Amino acid sequence: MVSKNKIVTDGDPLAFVLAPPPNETEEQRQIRLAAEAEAKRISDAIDEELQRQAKAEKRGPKPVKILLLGQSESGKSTTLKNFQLMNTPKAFRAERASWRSVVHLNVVRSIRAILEAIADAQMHQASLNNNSPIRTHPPELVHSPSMSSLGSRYRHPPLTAEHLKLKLRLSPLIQVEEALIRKLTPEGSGEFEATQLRANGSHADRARALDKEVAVNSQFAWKGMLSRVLNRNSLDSLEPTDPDDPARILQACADDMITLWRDPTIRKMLRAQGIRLEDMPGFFLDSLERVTHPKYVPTDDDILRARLKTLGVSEHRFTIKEGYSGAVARDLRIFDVGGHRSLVLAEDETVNRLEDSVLLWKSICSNPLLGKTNLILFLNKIDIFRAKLEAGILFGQYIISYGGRPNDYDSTSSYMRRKFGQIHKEYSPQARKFYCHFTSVTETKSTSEVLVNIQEMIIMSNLQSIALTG
Ligand SMILES: Nc1nc2c(ncn2[C@@H]2O[C@H](COP(=O)(O)OP(=O)(O)OP(=O)(O)O)[C@@H](O)[C@H]2O)c(=O)[nH]1
Ligand SMILES: [Mg+2]
Repeated sequence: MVSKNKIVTDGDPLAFVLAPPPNETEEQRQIRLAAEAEAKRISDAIDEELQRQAKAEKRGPKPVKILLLGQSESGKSTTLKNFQLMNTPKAFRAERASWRSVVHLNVVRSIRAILEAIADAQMHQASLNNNSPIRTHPPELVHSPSMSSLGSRYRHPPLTAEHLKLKLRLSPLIQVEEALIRKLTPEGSGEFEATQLRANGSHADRARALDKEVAVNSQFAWKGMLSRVLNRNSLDSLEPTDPDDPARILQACADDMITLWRDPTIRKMLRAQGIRLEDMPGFFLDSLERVTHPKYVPTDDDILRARLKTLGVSEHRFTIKEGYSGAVARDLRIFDVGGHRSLVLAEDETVNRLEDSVLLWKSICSNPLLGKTNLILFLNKIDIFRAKLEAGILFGQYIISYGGRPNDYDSTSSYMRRKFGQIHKEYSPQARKFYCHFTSVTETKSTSEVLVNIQEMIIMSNLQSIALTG
């Protein structure tokens, strides 16, 4: 006997999958048909909405698309945050609470880097004290500048029992890190990624501490999720009640973290190991008291300084007012691309970042897919560049073609603008204008001036699509 529901699928796998179950009762059949009708209704409604949107887009001016391209850590997401702060400040500020966990994660990461550096120095001290085979000199000589055989890595005052006690007391922070990562990246939404060793940071422990980073998939609404959890209470009552809450443990460790970071021996030890936490993204150790306070809510500045690596591509929509009268609205679509994974932007950690930027700029300028696109170059982190010049670092030592020309900001920045401009001219498939800005996108005031200019320029020159590179 053949069941009334039996369908001949002729080997078609799709028809087979969609076929009703062979022993379906009448009641089950009714439920299935109702579900199918509902699914069709939703699908038709989506199609209708898409068609409506497509028609509306055809009628109105085309949205302006901005694609943010650049190396990982170059400041793309921070640039996007500036666009949000400028165009949708309420929405930007509504997400404040969500950034608290990111700031906490950044703090824990910095402390972990110090703890790993202590472990490294401790191992070295122990090997000297134990008279192990690697001991080649009496311990009292270790800090002598003449100890070239050991390099300068351990040339600092010895760590004391107090330092080791501090290290022990701060060890619960490792669990806090894990808890925060779980909070930010529930299964499938992100990843904890070990990137390659940096060229100048060859020590394995240090690389482990500094190069492992949490990345959040841009498709995942982590901000919404965290806001919902936090907004159940109001922003004023963020105080955690659960003793295992990461924020609570962080608060309990605050005094020890402050003592550790202020300790002169620890500072010398970090210097000797070549670790400059204050220059790294997501540095909050100078604000420990404030950011570990139970009622801490990140400021605009904190949000811009917080570091969270992007995975994948995310799209953000804004409406900007056209012309000085502001009468007509124009849609802006900004695409933020995670810099680390993208094939176009494959990075080589052994290459100097400025050199890498030049290579990336060449490939973007010559890319035929972007041939008709206007490019705006952001030479970002100019604050760090200035600080390096002021610290006496010679530009010509890294950019050989610069030679012995003056090492001041004006001369070096003009040189860079000229070089990037030449590449733009030489590699573009067809002539286009060169737009270039020196930026520090963690500074909202100067950045908003640049972005206002760009938005005006987009509207005035009626550009169809734009790529921004940081
Ligand atoms: N000092 C300084 N820090 C900056 C500047 N721009 C960005 N940063 C910091 O650098 C870190 C990296 O910035 P992001 O915007 O996350 O970099 P990204 O290009 O989105 O990186 P990926 O998501 O990995 O591709 C963040 O902690 C920022 O606060 C700047 O101009 N100056
Ligand atoms: Mg990013």
